[in-house]
Amino acid sequence: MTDEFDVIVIGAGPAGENAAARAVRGGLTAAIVEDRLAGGECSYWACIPSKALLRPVDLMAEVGRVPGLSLGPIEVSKVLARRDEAVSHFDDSGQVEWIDSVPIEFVRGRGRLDGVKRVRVTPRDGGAERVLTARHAVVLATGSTALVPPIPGLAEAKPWTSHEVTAAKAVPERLVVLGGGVVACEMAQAMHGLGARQTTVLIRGGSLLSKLEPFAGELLAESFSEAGIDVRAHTGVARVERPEPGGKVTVHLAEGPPLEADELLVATGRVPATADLGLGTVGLPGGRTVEVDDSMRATAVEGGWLYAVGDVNGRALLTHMGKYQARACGDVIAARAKGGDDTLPAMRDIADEYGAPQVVFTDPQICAVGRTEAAAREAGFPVRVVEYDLGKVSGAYLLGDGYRGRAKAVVDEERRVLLGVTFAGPGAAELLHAATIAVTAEVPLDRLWHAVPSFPTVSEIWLRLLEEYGL
Ligand SMILES: Cc1cc2nc3c(=O)[nH]c(=O)nc-3n(C[C@H](O)[C@H](O)[C@H](O)COP(=O)(O)OP(=O)(O)OC[C@H]3O[C@@H](n4cnc5c(N)ncnc54)[C@H](O)[C@@H]3O)c2cc1C
Ligand SMILES: NC(=O)c1ccc[n+]([C@@H]2O[C@H](COP(=O)([O-])OP(=O)(O)OC[C@H]3O[C@@H](n4cnc5c(N)ncnc54)[C@H](O)[C@@H]3O)[C@@H](O)[C@H]2O)c1
Repeated sequence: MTDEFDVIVIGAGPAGENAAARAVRGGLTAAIVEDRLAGGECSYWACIPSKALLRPVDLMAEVGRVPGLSLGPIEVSKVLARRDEAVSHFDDSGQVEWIDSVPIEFVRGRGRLDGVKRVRVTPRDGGAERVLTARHAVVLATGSTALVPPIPGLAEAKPWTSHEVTAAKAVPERLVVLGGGVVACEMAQAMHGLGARQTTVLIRGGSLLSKLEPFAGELLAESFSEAGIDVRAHTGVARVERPEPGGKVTVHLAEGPPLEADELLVATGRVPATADLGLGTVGLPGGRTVEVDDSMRATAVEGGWLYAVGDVNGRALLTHMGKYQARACGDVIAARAKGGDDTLPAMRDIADEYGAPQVVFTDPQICAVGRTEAAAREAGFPVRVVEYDLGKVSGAYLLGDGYRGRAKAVVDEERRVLLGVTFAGPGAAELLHAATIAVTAEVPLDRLWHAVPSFPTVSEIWLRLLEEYGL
């Protein structure tokens, strides 16, 4: 078995798999090193299980808005069983089969850089180490791990992170969630909808989803409040106590009485998985994101042989963006290896600069692409903003009684193109790609006017936004 490949990828998550596959498509040989399960965080402990847990909760909310329909209580054991199916019962043989079929050499074990173009692989089972060498490139695609802030007693309490909550075997009666970002919001709603009797979300700032347009967090907070989820803003945690492993946990707040819960979920962001990656052997600091240029090449490493895609480069912590970066990366590596044209537009990450599209799968769904108003103003664009009540669009009204939602478009007044769009509302996720096209392709508003939305769809929001703008 040869231990030399054109390209070696460390990490077989969605980004790593795509980078390797594109390099092979470009005529190179590739090996991919994976410590745990091929498919990565996304397939087993993130996107897939979280959405499997949210789907019945979302459906219940949808059905509840249409008079004449009713659903019985959710059978949680069946939901968890379906989630288990969705994560293939933590068996990655299907993914490995696909990797073999590309063909990419699959190497199970922990990969660490071992100097220029060398990767040392340590198998988990204590088997012999293997040193792989790359003729052209090494791609880091090791993703990220949950950040547990240094709150006294927190780490010792062994709280849930995204790993444990997405793999939950049962729903805790009383759940405290620390953080107000995407993981916190999605998982608080999933657990509450699946039967948590008391769900409390502690946010240190003033709002949920604070990186998005303010109305998105406000609408979500209203929905949480109606569902009985207790959101506490400006709430700091002083210390955490859990005398018995897995037993009751007491969360002492900076102010006010402590909270007692059966489980504590920490959802306070991510750290890049670079701490134990041998970065020091190539002169890079460990534990930080790997800075890359728009062809995904590490900027601080000489020789241009090291690349980083997905969460590990910190550009956009989203599966679709990691895969997009990986396609560019695999293609550009193949072009550079073969002396081909490495400047084609598809070989560059341009989308991250516009602002990555993202859907938060809560009820209401929150979808955004491009810049928020605040970000656009800060970047110095001549901004004009238009907003519209999504519930007033006929298509939305027909989806269910009491439909509540909102849309906001951020316009570059000089060029008359969209800089960003945000929708919040049930079923809004499918509206997002139209916005992504409009923002990324910089479709002039006067041309967008001629993209006539069908009646009665929620997409008529486009017509309303453009009318608000003055067209
Ligand atoms: C709860 C949750 C829900 C999410 N939902 C969504 C969603 O709905 N949509 C979306 O777009 N994004 C979602 N995300 C974000 C998404 O999961 C990540 O952006 C995505 O997984 C990043 O892909 P990646 O390939 O960069 O890394 P990962 O998926 O983390 O894969 C990295 C792989 O590298 C392996 N690895 C790490 N270090 C080594 C090493 N030294 N040697 C060998 N292997 C190694 C790991 O075992 C892992 O398999 C969610 C995240 C969380 C936490
Ligand atoms: N549907 C999706 O696309 C989806 C779902 C889940 C996660 N993700 C991705 O995963 C990434 C990570 O999600 P996340 O929710 O962990 O991070 P996040 O950055 O979205 O949110 C982190 C939250 O924790 C808070 N926080 C940070 N440190 C804290 C501290 N010490 N004490 C209290 N609060 C603190 C922040 O204020 C913020 O509210 C996101 O950036 C997102 O891109 C995407």
